Amino acid sequence: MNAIETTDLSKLYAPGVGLQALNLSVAAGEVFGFIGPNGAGKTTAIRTLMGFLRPSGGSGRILGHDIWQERVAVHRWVGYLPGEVHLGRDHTARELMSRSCRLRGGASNAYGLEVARRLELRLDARLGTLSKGNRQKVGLTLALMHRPDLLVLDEPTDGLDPLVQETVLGLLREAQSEGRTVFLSSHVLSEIERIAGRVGIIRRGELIRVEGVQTLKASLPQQVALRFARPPTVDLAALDGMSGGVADGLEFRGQWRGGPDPLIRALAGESLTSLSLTPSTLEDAFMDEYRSEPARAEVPHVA
Ligand SMILES: Nc1ncnc2c1ncn2[C@@H]1O[C@H](COP(=O)(O)OP(=O)(O)OP(=O)(O)O)[C@@H](O)[C@H]1O
Repeated sequence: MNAIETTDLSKLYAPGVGLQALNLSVAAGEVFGFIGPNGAGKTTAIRTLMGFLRPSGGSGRILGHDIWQERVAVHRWVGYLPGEVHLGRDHTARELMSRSCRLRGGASNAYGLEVARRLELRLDARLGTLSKGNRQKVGLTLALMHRPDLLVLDEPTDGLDPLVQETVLGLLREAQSEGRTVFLSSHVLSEIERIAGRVGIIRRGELIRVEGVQTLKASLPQQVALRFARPPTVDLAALDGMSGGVADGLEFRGQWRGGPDPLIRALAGESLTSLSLTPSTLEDAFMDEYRSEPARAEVPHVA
């Protein structure tokens, strides 16, 4: 059974605005990254999957439960972090954690306390006094504390400092090593690249590409930078495999597609003093997908 399965799942706020016919399967045990620019539909997709928004069409199942008809079961079994964590101002994290354990019939709080310790969360501070980053830590602790089979996290490291971001990635890696599934959205692509096995790219409400992170990266050109002692005799920009080549005095930069062998051969007779080939990052892949993205009309928000 897949952890997440959707068939033509849509949530439209207006024609062409929202989530359109999402067909997605996320296998149990995967870390799946959901990436897209502001307004692409990531939060809409996540809130629809979690049964907080009624689908306009299609269907979805999470851990075998229908996302709308059985949303109470979905909420019970999924660790969910919303994009914006809203918590009662007068409560403390410790109180919310105890309440969550009671609602689960006296479930243990031991792992929750460990997560809170690792995130350096102040358990007894009133939530209204906490910074955005610290409220995010509370949301993460509540999502992770019961070791759910599926974690659905909307921008989990948003507002966290780099050290805490590392801790969060570590916690998510551990969840995966225990066989749990992680579905997360992020703008921080370098982060998705480090933990996700596959990514889905969403643009204007449509899932336009689903790919293994390594495959996606391998399909991209590498950045090539060369320096010569004397001007090269070969026309580097014209090489088969080179694009965007720019020569600047004794330096040359461009993008190289394919294995390095033909490039090395072409340079054999030249006075090369340095060569670097840098693999593309997911950021590059993402920019590639969006480069020709036209601006999208905004529609007024409705409740
Ligand atoms: N309640 C709403 N009423 C009308 N339109 C909405 C509503 N919520 C979102 N939208 C629109 O739906 C589209 C998708 O928005 P959504 O918030 O899902 O994108 P996102 O990818 O999560 O963006 P971000 O990265 O900025 O959080 C946007 O055009 C947005 O303006």
